[in-house]
Amino acid sequence: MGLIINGKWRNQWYDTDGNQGEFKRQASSFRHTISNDEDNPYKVETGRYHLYVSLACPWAHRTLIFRELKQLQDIISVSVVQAEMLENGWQFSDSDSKYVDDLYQHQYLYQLYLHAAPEYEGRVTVPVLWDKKTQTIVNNESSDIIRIFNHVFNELTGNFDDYYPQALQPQIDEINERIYHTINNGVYKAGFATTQHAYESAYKELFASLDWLEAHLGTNRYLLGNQLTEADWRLLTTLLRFDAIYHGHFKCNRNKLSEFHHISHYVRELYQKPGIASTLDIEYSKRHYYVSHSTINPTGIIPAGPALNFEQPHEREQWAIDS
Ligand SMILES: N[C@@H](CCC(=O)N[C@@H](CS)C(=O)NCC(=O)O)C(=O)O
Repeated sequence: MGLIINGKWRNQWYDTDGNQGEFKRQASSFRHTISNDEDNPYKVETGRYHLYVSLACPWAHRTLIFRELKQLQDIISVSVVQAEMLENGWQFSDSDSKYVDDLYQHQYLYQLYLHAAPEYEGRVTVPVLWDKKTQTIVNNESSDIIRIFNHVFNELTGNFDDYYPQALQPQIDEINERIYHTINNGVYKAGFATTQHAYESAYKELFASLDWLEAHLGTNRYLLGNQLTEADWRLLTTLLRFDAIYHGHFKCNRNKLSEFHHISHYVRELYQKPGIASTLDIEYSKRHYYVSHSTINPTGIIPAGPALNFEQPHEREQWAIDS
């Protein structure tokens, strides 16, 4: 884990000292879009763009889900980094062809960032949406990338499913905001806290939100009532990792997710939608968190449990009430 400073990789854990032990996530730097607008260099083309992801990362996972939902498999190619993120940050494998840089055979992801922008400074994160033509990063912010995938390639795929419909945008933005701060990033704020106070405050906010979510999903099939939106997919990637990783490793342990009846049925319903199961690799994800975060888990032992089964039947169709 580290960052690029002055064109060089520096191995450095998150600095929480200036923030009373609180973890603050760095803002993403590459925020371009893809469109056929005259002044935009990133045009809508098949085979031009490439995603770099980790299968452990809940933010990168969103982009893989949208690639499936929007049938972009032939339009956007993908490279996956190795599960372990060690002193050189995200890396590719020398021995396992599943985890190589298919475009440039870089060894480390930071080399890709320097390839895109030699002057880049900061953390080296996934996901990355890469342009093969200009050899640079179009965007490294998952919330932007899923919106690009949601509509930009519609004419090429013929898939017009819309997970960010105009009429619901204010409500989606509002619910995203709450879920991002208290759940998606909330588990990280608990896990990466370096003071008791910062940890407990993130923990309280997280479980207050999960209690709210459990009640909300008791009367709404999805976050926005009967319509499945981007807000659900953004939430799902954190929920899928909760019992196996965040409950233990990040000390988010007031309850397991499986103890929340409505939330766990909701998770199963989303997981069982076509294409979604193929985007989750829980063993790889556990290996990433438990091996990479040596300040939290110095032995690197990966817990054997818990047994998870997202394929179990769910009862979301039967009792869901229109909001
Ligand atoms: N805002 C970014 C956050 C991405 C992010 O923080 N990814 C993590 C993995 S889950 C990462 O690459 N961390 C490496 C680091 O911080 O050094 C997004 O949503 O795309």
